[in-house]
Amino acid sequence: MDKSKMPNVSKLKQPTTMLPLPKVKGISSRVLQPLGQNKIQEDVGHQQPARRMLTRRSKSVSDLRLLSKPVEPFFRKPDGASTLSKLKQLTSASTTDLRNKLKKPLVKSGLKTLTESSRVAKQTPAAPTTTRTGLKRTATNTSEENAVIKPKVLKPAKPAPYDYKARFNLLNEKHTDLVQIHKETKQKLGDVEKDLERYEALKVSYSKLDHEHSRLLETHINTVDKLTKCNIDLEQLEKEYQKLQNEHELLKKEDSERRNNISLLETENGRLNCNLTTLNSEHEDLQNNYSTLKDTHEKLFYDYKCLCVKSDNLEKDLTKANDRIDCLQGELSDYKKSLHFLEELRRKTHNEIQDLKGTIRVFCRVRPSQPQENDKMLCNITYVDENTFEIKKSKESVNLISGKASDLKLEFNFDKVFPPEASQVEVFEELALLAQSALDGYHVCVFAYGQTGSGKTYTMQGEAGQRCMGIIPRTVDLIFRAINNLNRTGWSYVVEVSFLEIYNENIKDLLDKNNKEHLDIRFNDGKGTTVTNLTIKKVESSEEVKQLMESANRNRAVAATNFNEHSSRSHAVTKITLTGTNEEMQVCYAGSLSLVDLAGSESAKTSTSERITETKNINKSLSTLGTVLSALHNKESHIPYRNSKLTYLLQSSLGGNSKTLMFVNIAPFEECYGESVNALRFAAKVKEVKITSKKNKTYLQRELSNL
Ligand SMILES: Nc1ncnc2c1ncn2[C@@H]1O[C@H](COP(=O)(O)OP(=O)(O)OP(=O)(O)O)[C@@H](O)[C@H]1O
Repeated sequence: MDKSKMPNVSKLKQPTTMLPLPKVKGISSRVLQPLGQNKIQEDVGHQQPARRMLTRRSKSVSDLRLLSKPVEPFFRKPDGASTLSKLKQLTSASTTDLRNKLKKPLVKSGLKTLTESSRVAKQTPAAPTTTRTGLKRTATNTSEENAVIKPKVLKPAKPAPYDYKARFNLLNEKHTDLVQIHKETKQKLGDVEKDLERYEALKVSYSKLDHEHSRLLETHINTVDKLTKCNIDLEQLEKEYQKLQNEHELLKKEDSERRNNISLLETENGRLNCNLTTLNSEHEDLQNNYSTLKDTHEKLFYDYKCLCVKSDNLEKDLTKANDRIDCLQGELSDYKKSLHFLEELRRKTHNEIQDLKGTIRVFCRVRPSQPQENDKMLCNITYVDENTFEIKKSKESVNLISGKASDLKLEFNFDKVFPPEASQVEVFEELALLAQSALDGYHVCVFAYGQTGSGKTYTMQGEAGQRCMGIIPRTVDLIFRAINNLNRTGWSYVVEVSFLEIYNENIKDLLDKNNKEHLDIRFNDGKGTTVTNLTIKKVESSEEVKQLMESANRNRAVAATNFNEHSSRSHAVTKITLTGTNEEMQVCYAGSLSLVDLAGSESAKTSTSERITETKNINKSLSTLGTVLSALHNKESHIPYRNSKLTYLLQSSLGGNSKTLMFVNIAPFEECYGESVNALRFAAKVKEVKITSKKNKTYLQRELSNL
């Protein structure tokens, strides 16, 4: 028999008490689990994804087919194999021993027994064994096994051939040994026979088990088929499961959205509950209000009905009242006409009074001595009445100069004489009437004449503080107050101002800081006197004019190296132009106020050589002023206005339709006596001038027939 074709028992799988199911790839553990095969589940590899297992399903089925092959019986385990080999060893050993012993001369009786027993022993192990595969084998065909069992025999010393006794004894001993061996072998043979019986019995059991195994295998194949079907079902189930899982995911999402919506709705519900509570309380309030309002409504409805009755009555009254209003409006219109007539009459009367007072009026103002001037000697001035005053040198002064007492007393009569204690307010009261004339369309010219330090600037501009405010700011205030009143009776006025100075016969614009432009005087019969390039500002309030005045004073100061000296040597002219229009009456008045702070009127002999040119120019302009006024008084054909810038500038304010007021300012000191007398004499001359003035009135469209 070919040994290589024999199955290697040791390589066969170790059978267990229960046949394990083979590892089947591709079968889901979930399918196998119900079959109670936990071990299979582990072997299949639970970490493999189910999908991967399913793809290998066909391969698994072929694995299952392998199960149909016969499996080695369970008793072919190492224990069984060793038992068999032991049996073989025993039989072969005993056989070998017997053969060895039989090679020697033995007792014939014993030899026969040995031959039988060896034959029995030979037959028993040599009996061919059949495996499931049909391979036959014997236990005697291996020399290795004989070598293992061979016993060690001590060879005794060989007796001499003639020594029969010794040889007999030796044979006897051998016989005894062989008998012993025979006994042992017999006993062992008995054991072997028992083993053989057991073996036969096991063989029967094996064939039964084999049969059972085939039956189980069939069952197993059927089970695998079922399993395959189950697998297909499982695939479908898994697909469905996947589908359901997707649906479950969707439902989960929907559920979470629904939960979110629920929480939002709960929040909203909470808010709405709050709102509801608020609304409920508001509703209650509103209901209360409603009932209150209902009551009020009922009352008001009742009142309304009463009022309707009253309204009917009132409507009747209203119709009557409207008729009455129409009548009154007619009367009002008549009254307005009368008012305008009266206004005109007032203006006419006012200006006739002014004219009666003189178109050129002269006021004399004597300034008080200042505390720092206490050491100066004062003239003896007597204020006879409000128009007259007398001036003479003091006795002490006369005595000092000539050593004789002098009775020279000079009396001057003016339109008004203001003593040192006269306030700015008192002085302005007289002037206020002239300012009204300017609003009525007359040209008014006010100038202050007198030597340096006599109080001209104080009279014209004044000093800081309400009490010390001079003529110019007070006139401005008065004009704007009057304009506000006139606005109510339909008059609207445009007020414009300009500031200039004449120094050394040069004109300077005091509102032009840089004074770049060349200024020149022009006379036009229609427009009167104008100055080219002069800044003329339209103003809306007295504050605006005062600000411009301050700016002009600053510009005057900046240009001069010594402001006080400069201001004494220049003429400062402030001109306010007033244009009033009454649309209703279709009348326009154009008047102006020229307020002039003249330069000091010192004579040339009191001036230093440096000042001679200045003084000449000043005196020339002042004497021209006198000449012009005299020519106007004498109604001469030629009035020399153009002989000086001052008279040329004041041409329209002096002649024709103007009202002129001259302040002659006097310093009360003895040292100023001569200059004071000169100034007073000049003023007295001016006082004599009589000029007929006419107002600048124009009719816008039609001449008022009733005036
Ligand atoms: N009526 C007055 N009451 C009180 N102080 C006066 C009065 N008049 C003038 N003064 C004071 O006299 C001083 C000289 O007056 P002011 O400067 O007005 O003279 P002026 O004639 O303008 O001189 P100038 O020609 O140099 O400008 C000033 O200090 C002023 O405060």
